[in-house]
Amino acid sequence: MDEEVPKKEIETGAAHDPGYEALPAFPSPTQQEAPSRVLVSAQGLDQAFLSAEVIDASRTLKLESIDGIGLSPKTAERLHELGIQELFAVQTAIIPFLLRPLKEPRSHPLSSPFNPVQDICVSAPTGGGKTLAYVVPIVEILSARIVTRLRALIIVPTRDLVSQVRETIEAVSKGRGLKIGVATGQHSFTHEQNALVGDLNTPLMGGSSKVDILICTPGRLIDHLNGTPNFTLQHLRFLIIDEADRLLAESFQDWLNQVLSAIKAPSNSAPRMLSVDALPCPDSMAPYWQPPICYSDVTQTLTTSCQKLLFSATLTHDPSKLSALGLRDPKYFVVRSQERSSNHGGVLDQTFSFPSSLVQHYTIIKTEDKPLLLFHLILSQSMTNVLVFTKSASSTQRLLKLLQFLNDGWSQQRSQESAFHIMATAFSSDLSVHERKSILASFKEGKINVLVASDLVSRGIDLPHVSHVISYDVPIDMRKYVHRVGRTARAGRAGVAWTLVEKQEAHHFLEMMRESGHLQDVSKNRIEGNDLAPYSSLYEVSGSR
Ligand SMILES: Nc1ncnc2c1ncn2[C@@H]1O[C@H](COP(=O)(O)OP(=O)(O)OP(=O)(O)O)[C@@H](O)[C@H]1O
Repeated sequence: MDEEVPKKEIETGAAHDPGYEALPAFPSPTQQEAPSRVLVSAQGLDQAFLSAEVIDASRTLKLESIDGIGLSPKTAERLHELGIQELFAVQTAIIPFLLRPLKEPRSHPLSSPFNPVQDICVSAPTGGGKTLAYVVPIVEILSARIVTRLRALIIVPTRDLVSQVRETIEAVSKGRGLKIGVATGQHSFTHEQNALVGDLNTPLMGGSSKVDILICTPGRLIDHLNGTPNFTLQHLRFLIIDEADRLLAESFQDWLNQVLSAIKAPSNSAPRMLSVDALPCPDSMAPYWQPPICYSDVTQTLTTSCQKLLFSATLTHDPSKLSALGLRDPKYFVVRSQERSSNHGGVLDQTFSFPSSLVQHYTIIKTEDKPLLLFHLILSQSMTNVLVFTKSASSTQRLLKLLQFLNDGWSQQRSQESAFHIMATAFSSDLSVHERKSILASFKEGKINVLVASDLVSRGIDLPHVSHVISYDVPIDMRKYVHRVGRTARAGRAGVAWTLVEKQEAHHFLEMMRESGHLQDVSKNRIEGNDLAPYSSLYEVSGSR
Protein backbone atom coordinates (compact mmCIF):
# COMPACT_ATOMS: atom_id res chain seq x y z
CA MET A 1 0.00 0.00 0.00
CA ASP A 2 1.36 3.51 -0.87
CA GLU A 3 2.45 5.58 2.03
CA GLU A 4 0.32 8.63 2.42
CA VAL A 5 2.26 11.87 1.59
CA PRO A 6 1.37 14.79 3.82
CA LYS A 7 -0.96 17.16 1.95
CA LYS A 8 1.20 20.25 2.43
CA GLU A 9 4.24 18.50 0.88
CA ILE A 10 2.35 17.48 -2.21
CA GLU A 11 1.37 21.08 -2.76
CA THR A 12 4.86 22.54 -2.41
CA GLY A 13 7.18 19.65 -3.43
CA ALA A 14 9.29 20.54 -0.39
CA ALA A 15 9.26 16.93 0.85
CA HIS A 16 11.64 15.88 -2.04
CA ASP A 17 13.94 18.91 -2.24
CA PRO A 18 14.71 20.85 0.86
CA GLY A 19 16.29 23.72 -1.21
CA TYR A 20 13.25 24.01 -3.43
CA GLU A 21 11.47 27.34 -3.48
CA ALA A 22 7.79 27.29 -4.08
CA LEU A 23 6.72 28.67 -7.46
CA PRO A 24 4.06 31.32 -7.44
CA ALA A 25 0.69 29.68 -7.75
CA PHE A 26 -1.17 29.85 -11.06
CA PRO A 27 -3.88 32.46 -10.98
CA SER A 28 -7.20 30.80 -10.37
CA PRO A 29 -9.28 30.55 -13.53
CA THR A 30 -11.66 33.37 -14.21
CA GLN A 31 -14.60 33.30 -16.56
CA GLN A 32 -13.83 35.00 -19.87
CA GLU A 33 -16.42 37.43 -21.07
CA ALA A 34 -18.21 36.10 -24.11
CA PRO A 35 -17.34 38.07 -27.28
CA SER A 36 -19.98 40.62 -28.14
CA ARG A 37 -22.48 39.97 -30.92
CA VAL A 38 -20.79 42.73 -32.86
CA LEU A 39 -17.39 41.01 -32.61
CA VAL A 40 -18.81 37.66 -33.58
CA SER A 41 -20.53 39.08 -36.60
CA ALA A 42 -17.27 40.73 -37.64
CA GLN A 43 -15.55 37.35 -38.00
CA GLY A 44 -14.55 36.73 -41.59
CA LEU A 45 -16.35 39.78 -42.86
CA ASP A 46 -14.97 42.00 -45.59
CA GLN A 47 -13.30 45.15 -44.28
CA ALA A 48 -15.81 47.17 -46.32
CA PHE A 49 -18.55 46.12 -43.97
CA LEU A 50 -16.57 47.19 -40.96
CA SER A 51 -15.95 50.62 -42.42
CA ALA A 52 -19.39 51.17 -43.91
CA GLU A 53 -20.69 54.63 -44.70
CA VAL A 54 -23.66 55.32 -42.43
CA ILE A 55 -26.20 57.75 -43.85
CA ASP A 56 -28.70 59.47 -41.63
CA ALA A 57 -32.18 58.39 -42.70
CA SER A 58 -33.51 61.94 -42.39
CA ARG A 59 -31.01 63.34 -44.90
CA THR A 60 -32.56 64.77 -48.07
CA LEU A 61 -31.30 66.84 -50.96
CA LYS A 62 -33.49 69.34 -52.82
CA LEU A 63 -33.58 68.65 -56.52
CA GLU A 64 -32.68 72.32 -57.28
CA SER A 65 -29.45 71.98 -55.36
CA ILE A 66 -28.06 68.81 -56.84
CA ASP A 67 -25.62 70.44 -59.27
CA GLY A 68 -22.32 68.69 -59.42
CA ILE A 69 -23.48 65.15 -58.73
CA GLY A 70 -23.42 64.20 -62.40
CA LEU A 71 -27.15 64.32 -63.07
CA SER A 72 -28.01 65.79 -66.46
CA PRO A 73 -30.63 68.58 -66.74
CA LYS A 74 -32.75 66.14 -68.77
CA THR A 75 -32.92 63.61 -65.94
CA ALA A 76 -33.44 66.31 -63.31
CA GLU A 77 -36.34 67.68 -65.38
CA ARG A 78 -37.84 64.23 -65.75
CA LEU A 79 -37.67 63.68 -61.97
CA HIS A 80 -39.45 67.01 -61.50
CA GLU A 81 -42.16 65.89 -63.92
CA LEU A 82 -42.58 62.74 -61.86
CA GLY A 83 -43.26 64.89 -58.80
CA ILE A 84 -39.90 64.31 -57.14
CA GLN A 85 -38.73 67.42 -55.34
CA GLU A 86 -35.92 66.01 -53.26
CA LEU A 87 -33.72 62.97 -53.10
CA PHE A 88 -34.24 60.60 -50.17
CA ALA A 89 -31.37 59.58 -47.90
CA VAL A 90 -30.33 56.46 -49.80
CA GLN A 91 -30.49 58.37 -53.09
CA THR A 92 -28.31 61.24 -51.82
CA ALA A 93 -25.49 58.75 -51.30
CA ILE A 94 -25.94 56.17 -54.05
CA ILE A 95 -26.75 58.40 -57.04
CA PRO A 96 -23.58 60.55 -56.79
CA PHE A 97 -21.48 57.47 -56.07
CA LEU A 98 -22.68 55.64 -59.17
CA LEU A 99 -22.45 58.73 -61.34
CA ARG A 100 -18.78 59.34 -60.46
CA PRO A 101 -17.48 57.91 -63.76
CA LEU A 102 -19.38 60.69 -65.59
CA LYS A 103 -17.30 63.27 -63.79
CA GLU A 104 -13.90 61.59 -63.78
CA PRO A 105 -11.57 62.58 -66.63
CA ARG A 106 -10.60 59.75 -69.00
CA SER A 107 -13.20 57.47 -67.48
CA HIS A 108 -15.66 55.95 -69.90
CA PRO A 109 -19.02 55.59 -68.16
CA LEU A 110 -20.12 52.58 -70.23
CA SER A 111 -16.95 50.58 -70.19
CA SER A 112 -13.83 50.99 -68.09
CA PRO A 113 -11.81 47.80 -68.46
CA PHE A 114 -8.59 49.54 -67.28
CA ASN A 115 -10.17 51.38 -64.39
CA PRO A 116 -12.53 49.03 -62.55
CA VAL A 117 -15.41 50.49 -60.61
CA GLN A 118 -16.27 49.52 -57.03
CA ASP A 119 -19.17 47.20 -56.24
CA ILE A 120 -21.68 48.36 -53.64
CA CYS A 121 -23.95 46.87 -50.98
CA VAL A 122 -26.82 48.98 -49.69
CA SER A 123 -28.93 48.41 -46.61
CA ALA A 124 -31.75 50.94 -46.23
CA PRO A 125 -35.21 50.90 -44.66
CA THR A 126 -38.31 49.78 -46.54
CA GLY A 127 -40.05 52.44 -48.61
CA GLY A 128 -36.95 54.63 -48.60
CA GLY A 129 -36.52 54.80 -52.37
CA LYS A 130 -33.87 52.18 -53.12
CA THR A 131 -35.32 51.55 -56.59
CA LEU A 132 -34.77 55.12 -57.79
CA ALA A 133 -31.31 55.06 -56.18
CA TYR A 134 -30.17 52.62 -58.83
CA VAL A 135 -32.62 53.41 -61.65
CA VAL A 136 -31.56 57.07 -61.97
CA PRO A 137 -27.80 56.36 -62.44
CA ILE A 138 -28.47 53.45 -64.79
CA VAL A 139 -30.67 55.59 -67.01
CA GLU A 140 -28.19 58.47 -66.88
CA ILE A 141 -25.16 56.36 -67.75
CA LEU A 142 -26.78 54.09 -70.32
CA SER A 143 -28.32 57.03 -72.17
CA ALA A 144 -24.80 57.64 -73.54
CA ARG A 145 -24.85 54.33 -75.42
CA ILE A 146 -24.96 54.15 -79.21
CA VAL A 147 -25.33 50.46 -79.90
CA THR A 148 -27.96 48.47 -78.03
CA ARG A 149 -26.29 45.90 -75.80
CA LEU A 150 -27.53 44.23 -72.66
CA ARG A 151 -25.80 46.57 -70.20
CA ALA A 152 -27.96 46.47 -67.10
CA LEU A 153 -29.37 43.31 -65.58
CA ILE A 154 -31.75 43.67 -62.66
CA ILE A 155 -32.63 40.51 -60.76
CA VAL A 156 -35.60 40.54 -58.36
CA PRO A 157 -37.36 37.65 -56.62
CA THR A 158 -40.92 37.91 -58.01
CA ARG A 159 -42.86 38.76 -61.17
CA ASP A 160 -44.70 41.56 -59.38
CA LEU A 161 -41.40 43.21 -58.60
CA VAL A 162 -40.28 42.83 -62.21
CA SER A 163 -43.34 44.82 -63.36
CA GLN A 164 -42.87 47.38 -60.60
CA VAL A 165 -39.21 48.02 -61.44
CA ARG A 166 -40.06 48.11 -65.13
CA GLU A 167 -42.66 50.82 -64.54
CA THR A 168 -40.13 52.89 -62.59
CA ILE A 169 -37.47 52.56 -65.30
CA GLU A 170 -39.96 53.38 -68.05
CA ALA A 171 -41.08 56.47 -66.16
CA VAL A 172 -37.54 57.78 -65.51
CA SER A 173 -36.12 56.91 -68.94
CA LYS A 174 -39.01 58.37 -70.96
CA GLY A 175 -37.62 60.02 -74.09
CA ARG A 176 -34.10 58.59 -73.68
CA GLY A 177 -34.49 55.79 -76.23
CA LEU A 178 -33.43 53.00 -73.90
CA LYS A 179 -34.92 49.59 -74.60
CA ILE A 180 -36.25 47.73 -71.62
CA GLY A 181 -37.00 44.02 -71.52
CA VAL A 182 -38.39 41.60 -68.96
CA ALA A 183 -38.02 37.85 -68.49
CA THR A 184 -40.37 36.24 -66.00
CA GLY A 185 -41.91 33.24 -67.71
CA GLN A 186 -45.21 35.03 -68.04
CA HIS A 187 -44.99 34.67 -71.83
CA SER A 188 -43.79 31.69 -73.83
CA PHE A 189 -40.04 31.12 -73.97
CA THR A 190 -39.94 31.73 -77.73
CA HIS A 191 -41.85 34.99 -77.30
CA GLU A 192 -39.29 36.16 -74.72
CA GLN A 193 -36.35 35.01 -76.86
CA ASN A 194 -37.62 37.04 -79.80
CA ALA A 195 -38.12 40.06 -77.58
CA LEU A 196 -34.61 39.87 -76.11
CA VAL A 197 -32.36 38.79 -78.97
CA GLY A 198 -32.19 40.18 -82.52
CA ASP A 199 -30.53 37.25 -84.29
CA LEU A 200 -31.13 33.78 -82.91
CA ASN A 201 -29.51 31.92 -85.81
CA THR A 202 -26.06 33.33 -86.63
CA PRO A 203 -23.41 32.59 -83.97
CA LEU A 204 -22.16 36.06 -82.94
CA MET A 205 -19.19 36.53 -80.61
CA GLY A 206 -20.62 39.72 -79.16
CA GLY A 207 -24.20 38.46 -78.88
CA SER A 208 -27.20 40.26 -80.28
CA SER A 209 -29.37 42.14 -77.84
CA LYS A 210 -32.61 44.00 -78.50
CA VAL A 211 -32.62 45.49 -75.01
CA ASP A 212 -30.33 47.75 -72.99
CA ILE A 213 -31.87 46.86 -69.64
CA LEU A 214 -33.31 43.52 -68.60
CA ILE A 215 -35.38 42.98 -65.46
CA CYS A 216 -35.94 39.35 -64.55
CA THR A 217 -36.47 36.64 -61.99
CA PRO A 218 -33.47 34.33 -61.52
CA GLY A 219 -35.13 31.17 -62.86
CA ARG A 220 -36.06 32.68 -66.21
CA LEU A 221 -32.66 34.32 -66.53
CA ILE A 222 -30.97 30.94 -66.21
CA ASP A 223 -33.29 29.53 -68.88
CA HIS A 224 -32.12 32.25 -71.28
CA LEU A 225 -28.45 31.83 -70.37
CA ASN A 226 -28.70 28.15 -71.18
CA GLY A 227 -31.16 28.17 -74.02
CA THR A 228 -31.14 31.44 -75.96
CA PRO A 229 -28.49 31.79 -78.70
CA ASN A 230 -26.67 35.14 -78.68
CA PHE A 231 -27.96 36.03 -75.22
CA THR A 232 -24.82 37.20 -73.45
CA LEU A 233 -23.87 39.06 -70.28
CA GLN A 234 -20.42 40.09 -71.57
CA HIS A 235 -21.44 43.74 -72.06
CA LEU A 236 -22.95 44.20 -68.61
CA ARG A 237 -22.15 47.52 -67.01
CA PHE A 238 -24.51 46.93 -64.05
CA LEU A 239 -25.66 43.81 -62.27
CA ILE A 240 -28.30 44.71 -59.70
CA ILE A 241 -29.51 42.19 -57.17
CA ASP A 242 -32.53 43.73 -55.45
CA GLU A 243 -33.92 42.10 -52.29
CA ALA A 244 -30.42 40.61 -52.22
CA ASP A 245 -30.70 38.65 -48.98
CA ARG A 246 -33.77 36.80 -50.21
CA LEU A 247 -32.19 36.03 -53.59
CA LEU A 248 -28.87 34.94 -52.08
CA ALA A 249 -30.77 32.53 -49.87
CA GLU A 250 -32.16 30.83 -52.97
CA SER A 251 -29.88 28.17 -54.38
CA PHE A 252 -32.37 27.36 -57.12
CA GLN A 253 -30.53 26.06 -60.22
CA ASP A 254 -27.30 27.40 -58.70
CA TRP A 255 -28.41 30.66 -60.30
CA LEU A 256 -25.78 32.91 -58.74
CA ASN A 257 -22.80 30.85 -59.92
CA GLN A 258 -24.29 30.58 -63.37
CA VAL A 259 -24.74 34.35 -63.61
CA LEU A 260 -21.27 35.08 -62.25
CA SER A 261 -19.61 32.72 -64.71
CA ALA A 262 -21.61 34.24 -67.56
CA ILE A 263 -20.09 37.62 -66.68
CA LYS A 264 -16.52 36.27 -66.51
CA ALA A 265 -14.48 36.22 -69.70
CA PRO A 266 -13.53 32.86 -71.19
CA SER A 267 -10.04 32.13 -69.80
CA ASN A 268 -8.50 30.19 -72.69
CA SER A 269 -7.58 33.01 -75.03
CA ALA A 270 -3.91 33.70 -75.74
CA PRO A 271 -2.55 37.31 -75.56
CA ARG A 272 -2.67 39.22 -78.85
CA MET A 273 -0.45 42.04 -80.13
CA LEU A 274 -2.11 45.43 -80.20
CA SER A 275 -2.63 46.71 -83.69
CA VAL A 276 -5.10 49.24 -85.05
CA ASP A 277 -7.30 46.62 -86.66
CA ALA A 278 -7.33 44.63 -83.43
CA LEU A 279 -8.97 47.49 -81.52
CA PRO A 280 -12.45 46.55 -80.44
CA CYS A 281 -15.07 47.88 -82.79
CA PRO A 282 -18.38 48.97 -81.26
CA ASP A 283 -20.20 45.98 -82.64
CA SER A 284 -17.78 43.35 -81.43
CA MET A 285 -17.11 41.44 -78.25
CA ALA A 286 -16.75 43.34 -75.01
CA PRO A 287 -13.11 44.44 -74.55
CA TYR A 288 -12.73 42.31 -71.45
CA TRP A 289 -13.79 39.22 -73.38
CA GLN A 290 -11.11 39.65 -76.01
CA PRO A 291 -7.68 38.02 -75.58
CA PRO A 292 -5.26 40.09 -73.45
CA ILE A 293 -3.43 42.86 -75.31
CA CYS A 294 0.41 42.84 -75.57
CA TYR A 295 2.27 46.15 -75.82
CA SER A 296 5.69 44.72 -76.89
CA ASP A 297 6.79 43.07 -73.63
CA VAL A 298 3.95 44.24 -71.35
CA THR A 299 0.70 42.34 -71.25
CA GLN A 300 -2.28 44.42 -70.25
CA THR A 301 -5.03 42.42 -68.66
CA LEU A 302 -8.46 43.96 -68.84
CA THR A 303 -11.12 43.61 -66.21
CA THR A 304 -14.87 43.45 -66.49
CA SER A 305 -16.71 46.76 -66.43
CA CYS A 306 -19.63 45.16 -64.63
CA GLN A 307 -20.45 46.82 -61.35
CA LYS A 308 -22.44 44.73 -58.89
CA LEU A 309 -25.05 46.49 -56.78
CA LEU A 310 -26.81 44.76 -53.90
CA PHE A 311 -29.88 46.25 -52.24
CA SER A 312 -32.10 45.21 -49.35
CA ALA A 313 -33.83 46.52 -46.26
CA THR A 314 -32.43 43.46 -44.46
CA LEU A 315 -29.09 42.86 -46.14
CA THR A 316 -27.29 39.73 -45.01
CA HIS A 317 -23.91 39.95 -43.26
CA ASP A 318 -23.25 36.28 -43.78
CA PRO A 319 -19.60 36.19 -45.00
CA SER A 320 -20.08 32.96 -46.96
CA LYS A 321 -23.04 34.36 -48.88
CA LEU A 322 -21.28 37.64 -49.61
CA SER A 323 -17.98 36.06 -50.59
CA ALA A 324 -19.82 33.91 -53.15
CA LEU A 325 -20.51 37.14 -55.04
CA GLY A 326 -16.83 37.91 -55.64
CA LEU A 327 -17.38 41.61 -54.92
CA ARG A 328 -14.71 43.98 -56.23
CA ASP A 329 -13.39 46.48 -53.70
CA PRO A 330 -16.92 46.73 -52.27
CA LYS A 331 -18.34 49.78 -50.57
CA TYR A 332 -21.08 49.31 -48.03
CA PHE A 333 -23.79 51.91 -47.37
CA VAL A 334 -26.16 51.74 -44.40
CA VAL A 335 -29.11 54.09 -44.03
CA ARG A 336 -30.50 54.37 -40.50
CA SER A 337 -31.60 56.99 -38.06
CA GLN A 338 -28.78 58.85 -36.34
CA GLU A 339 -30.16 57.99 -32.93
CA ARG A 340 -29.96 54.26 -33.64
CA SER A 341 -26.44 54.48 -35.05
CA SER A 342 -25.11 56.06 -31.89
CA ASN A 343 -27.02 53.85 -29.45
CA HIS A 344 -26.16 50.55 -30.99
CA GLY A 345 -23.06 48.61 -31.92
CA GLY A 346 -22.45 50.25 -35.28
CA VAL A 347 -23.21 48.73 -38.64
CA LEU A 348 -22.58 45.17 -37.59
CA ASP A 349 -25.18 45.13 -34.90
CA GLN A 350 -27.87 43.77 -37.15
CA THR A 351 -30.71 45.92 -36.02
CA PHE A 352 -32.74 46.50 -39.12
CA SER A 353 -34.04 50.00 -39.51
CA PHE A 354 -37.70 50.97 -39.71
CA PRO A 355 -39.11 54.05 -41.41
CA SER A 356 -39.32 56.84 -38.83
CA SER A 357 -42.99 57.47 -39.69
CA LEU A 358 -44.02 53.94 -38.70
CA VAL A 359 -45.99 53.33 -35.48
CA GLN A 360 -45.93 49.73 -34.23
CA HIS A 361 -48.37 47.94 -31.89
CA TYR A 362 -48.93 44.40 -30.74
CA THR A 363 -51.75 42.74 -28.85
CA ILE A 364 -51.66 39.44 -27.00
CA ILE A 365 -54.85 37.54 -27.69
CA LYS A 366 -56.43 34.11 -27.35
CA THR A 367 -56.27 32.12 -30.60
CA GLU A 368 -60.03 31.87 -30.92
CA ASP A 369 -60.48 35.62 -30.53
CA LYS A 370 -58.10 36.62 -33.33
CA PRO A 371 -60.71 37.00 -36.11
CA LEU A 372 -62.86 39.13 -33.82
CA LEU A 373 -59.93 41.32 -32.92
CA LEU A 374 -59.03 41.77 -36.56
CA PHE A 375 -62.61 42.70 -37.36
CA HIS A 376 -62.76 45.03 -34.38
CA LEU A 377 -59.50 46.79 -35.28
CA ILE A 378 -60.55 47.44 -38.86
CA LEU A 379 -64.01 48.58 -37.89
CA SER A 380 -63.24 50.62 -34.79
CA GLN A 381 -60.47 52.54 -36.53
CA SER A 382 -62.26 52.74 -39.88
CA MET A 383 -59.13 51.46 -41.57
CA THR A 384 -59.42 52.16 -45.26
CA ASN A 385 -56.25 50.76 -46.82
CA VAL A 386 -55.29 47.69 -44.87
CA LEU A 387 -52.92 44.87 -45.71
CA VAL A 388 -53.46 41.78 -43.56
CA PHE A 389 -50.73 39.13 -43.55
CA THR A 390 -51.34 35.48 -42.80
CA LYS A 391 -48.83 32.65 -42.66
CA SER A 392 -49.85 30.88 -45.89
CA ALA A 393 -51.92 31.20 -49.05
CA SER A 394 -54.50 28.70 -47.71
CA SER A 395 -54.97 30.57 -44.44
CA THR A 396 -55.40 33.71 -46.52
CA GLN A 397 -58.49 32.18 -48.14
CA ARG A 398 -59.90 30.92 -44.82
CA LEU A 399 -59.46 34.26 -43.14
CA LEU A 400 -61.00 36.08 -46.07
CA LYS A 401 -64.15 33.92 -45.87
CA LEU A 402 -64.42 34.49 -42.14
CA LEU A 403 -63.94 38.22 -42.50
CA GLN A 404 -66.61 38.37 -45.20
CA PHE A 405 -68.98 36.33 -43.05
CA LEU A 406 -68.49 38.62 -40.05
CA ASN A 407 -68.94 41.64 -42.23
CA ASP A 408 -72.18 40.36 -43.81
CA GLY A 409 -73.65 39.56 -40.40
CA TRP A 410 -72.55 42.89 -38.99
CA SER A 411 -73.99 44.82 -41.92
CA GLN A 412 -77.37 43.10 -41.49
CA GLN A 413 -77.42 43.80 -37.77
CA ARG A 414 -76.33 47.41 -38.04
CA SER A 415 -77.60 48.42 -41.44
CA GLN A 416 -79.07 51.61 -40.08
CA GLU A 417 -76.12 52.97 -38.17
CA SER A 418 -72.93 51.60 -39.70
CA ALA A 419 -71.61 53.43 -42.69
CA PHE A 420 -68.31 51.57 -42.78
CA HIS A 421 -68.12 48.25 -44.59
CA ILE A 422 -65.23 45.91 -45.08
CA MET A 423 -64.58 45.16 -48.71
CA ALA A 424 -61.89 42.50 -48.59
CA THR A 425 -60.16 40.32 -51.12
CA ALA A 426 -57.24 37.91 -51.16
CA PHE A 427 -53.99 38.95 -52.76
CA SER A 428 -51.73 36.00 -53.30
CA SER A 429 -49.32 34.40 -55.71
CA ASP A 430 -52.10 32.01 -56.82
CA LEU A 431 -53.59 34.83 -58.88
CA SER A 432 -52.39 35.74 -62.34
CA VAL A 433 -50.39 38.93 -62.81
CA HIS A 434 -53.40 40.42 -64.59
CA GLU A 435 -55.73 39.58 -61.68
CA ARG A 436 -53.27 41.00 -59.19
CA LYS A 437 -52.97 44.20 -61.19
CA SER A 438 -56.70 44.68 -61.30
CA ILE A 439 -57.01 44.01 -57.54
CA LEU A 440 -54.33 46.59 -56.83
CA ALA A 441 -56.12 49.08 -59.05
CA SER A 442 -59.38 48.53 -57.11
CA PHE A 443 -57.47 48.86 -53.85
CA LYS A 444 -56.03 52.18 -55.00
CA GLU A 445 -59.45 53.41 -56.07
CA GLY A 446 -60.95 52.46 -52.70
CA LYS A 447 -63.25 49.79 -54.11
CA ILE A 448 -61.42 47.32 -51.88
CA ASN A 449 -60.24 48.43 -48.44
CA VAL A 450 -58.70 45.22 -47.06
CA LEU A 451 -56.21 42.96 -48.84
CA VAL A 452 -55.52 39.64 -47.17
CA ALA A 453 -52.10 38.42 -48.29
CA SER A 454 -49.37 35.90 -47.54
CA ASP A 455 -45.66 36.66 -47.17
CA LEU A 456 -45.10 36.02 -50.84
CA VAL A 457 -46.15 39.59 -51.48
CA SER A 458 -44.48 41.15 -48.46
CA ARG A 459 -41.21 41.90 -50.25
CA GLY A 460 -40.60 45.07 -52.15
CA ILE A 461 -44.17 45.65 -53.31
CA ASP A 462 -44.94 49.36 -53.37
CA LEU A 463 -48.55 50.26 -52.52
CA PRO A 464 -47.97 53.86 -51.46
CA HIS A 465 -51.38 54.38 -49.85
CA VAL A 466 -51.39 51.40 -47.41
CA SER A 467 -52.26 52.99 -44.08
CA HIS A 468 -52.23 49.87 -41.88
CA VAL A 469 -50.46 46.53 -41.92
CA ILE A 470 -51.87 43.84 -39.67
CA SER A 471 -49.87 40.67 -39.06
CA TYR A 472 -52.73 38.32 -38.32
CA ASP A 473 -50.16 35.54 -37.84
CA VAL A 474 -46.88 36.43 -36.16
CA PRO A 475 -44.04 36.51 -38.69
CA ILE A 476 -41.52 33.73 -38.16
CA ASP A 477 -38.47 35.97 -38.07
CA MET A 478 -37.36 39.57 -37.94
CA ARG A 479 -36.70 39.85 -41.65
CA LYS A 480 -40.29 38.86 -42.43
CA TYR A 481 -41.53 41.32 -39.81
CA VAL A 482 -39.47 44.17 -41.32
CA HIS A 483 -40.73 43.52 -44.85
CA ARG A 484 -44.37 43.12 -43.79
CA VAL A 485 -44.57 46.31 -41.74
CA GLY A 486 -42.56 48.03 -44.45
CA ARG A 487 -45.59 47.90 -46.77
CA THR A 488 -46.83 50.97 -44.91
CA ALA A 489 -45.12 54.22 -43.88
CA ARG A 490 -43.45 54.41 -47.29
CA ALA A 491 -41.78 57.47 -48.76
CA GLY A 492 -42.18 59.42 -45.50
CA ARG A 493 -45.95 58.84 -45.18
CA ALA A 494 -47.55 57.87 -41.88
CA GLY A 495 -48.29 54.19 -41.27
CA VAL A 496 -49.40 51.88 -38.50
CA ALA A 497 -48.50 48.22 -37.98
CA TRP A 498 -50.31 45.78 -35.69
CA THR A 499 -49.21 42.28 -34.76
CA LEU A 500 -51.76 39.86 -33.28
CA VAL A 501 -49.80 37.61 -30.94
CA GLU A 502 -51.29 34.41 -29.57
CA LYS A 503 -50.46 33.79 -25.92
CA GLN A 504 -48.12 30.89 -26.65
CA GLU A 505 -46.26 33.03 -29.24
CA ALA A 506 -45.68 35.99 -26.97
CA HIS A 507 -42.26 34.82 -25.78
CA HIS A 508 -41.01 34.23 -29.33
CA PHE A 509 -42.32 37.58 -30.57
CA LEU A 510 -40.95 39.64 -27.70
CA GLU A 511 -37.56 37.87 -27.84
CA MET A 512 -37.37 38.52 -31.56
CA MET A 513 -38.03 42.22 -31.01
CA ARG A 514 -35.64 42.41 -28.06
CA GLU A 515 -32.78 40.61 -29.82
CA SER A 516 -32.99 42.96 -32.76
CA GLY A 517 -33.02 45.98 -30.48
CA HIS A 518 -36.56 47.03 -31.39
CA LEU A 519 -38.58 46.04 -28.35
CA GLN A 520 -38.99 49.67 -27.35
CA ASP A 521 -40.41 50.52 -30.79
CA VAL A 522 -43.50 48.36 -30.41
CA SER A 523 -46.17 49.25 -27.90
CA LYS A 524 -48.47 46.75 -26.22
CA ASN A 525 -52.20 47.33 -26.60
CA ARG A 526 -54.62 45.59 -24.32
CA ILE A 527 -58.00 44.47 -25.54
CA GLU A 528 -60.73 44.56 -22.92
CA GLY A 529 -63.31 41.77 -22.91
CA ASN A 530 -66.03 44.29 -23.71
CA ASP A 531 -64.28 45.43 -26.87
CA LEU A 532 -65.03 42.19 -28.67
CA ALA A 533 -68.41 41.50 -27.09
CA PRO A 534 -70.50 43.21 -29.79
CA TYR A 535 -69.21 40.81 -32.42
CA SER A 536 -69.23 37.50 -30.56
CA SER A 537 -72.79 36.60 -31.46
CA LEU A 538 -71.87 36.85 -35.16
CA TYR A 539 -68.85 34.71 -34.60
CA GLU A 540 -70.78 31.97 -32.87
CA VAL A 541 -73.27 31.79 -35.70
CA SER A 542 -70.42 31.24 -38.12
CA GLY A 543 -69.74 27.90 -36.39
CA SER A 544 -66.01 28.57 -36.31
CA ARG A 545 -65.70 28.73 -32.59
N1 LIG B 1 -37.17 61.13 -53.92
C1 LIG B 1 -38.42 60.70 -53.85
N2 LIG B 1 -39.44 61.57 -53.68
C2 LIG B 1 -40.72 61.13 -53.60
N3 LIG B 1 -41.08 59.83 -53.66
C3 LIG B 1 -40.09 58.93 -53.82
C4 LIG B 1 -38.73 59.31 -53.92
N4 LIG B 1 -37.99 58.19 -54.06
C5 LIG B 1 -38.86 57.16 -54.06
N5 LIG B 1 -40.10 57.59 -53.91
C6 LIG B 1 -41.32 56.77 -53.78
O1 LIG B 1 -41.20 56.05 -52.57
C7 LIG B 1 -41.83 54.78 -52.69
C8 LIG B 1 -40.92 53.69 -52.16
O2 LIG B 1 -39.81 53.54 -53.01
P1 LIG B 1 -39.16 52.11 -53.27
O3 LIG B 1 -40.20 51.12 -53.66
O4 LIG B 1 -38.02 52.30 -54.17
O5 LIG B 1 -38.65 51.75 -51.80
P2 LIG B 1 -37.65 50.63 -51.36
O6 LIG B 1 -36.60 51.28 -50.56
O7 LIG B 1 -37.22 49.82 -52.52
O8 LIG B 1 -38.58 49.75 -50.39
P3 LIG B 1 -38.58 48.18 -50.12
O9 LIG B 1 -37.38 47.88 -49.31
O10 LIG B 1 -39.84 47.95 -49.38
O11 LIG B 1 -38.55 47.50 -51.44
C9 LIG B 1 -42.22 54.64 -54.14
O12 LIG B 1 -43.60 54.91 -54.28
C10 LIG B 1 -41.41 55.68 -54.84
O13 LIG B 1 -42.04 56.16 -56.00
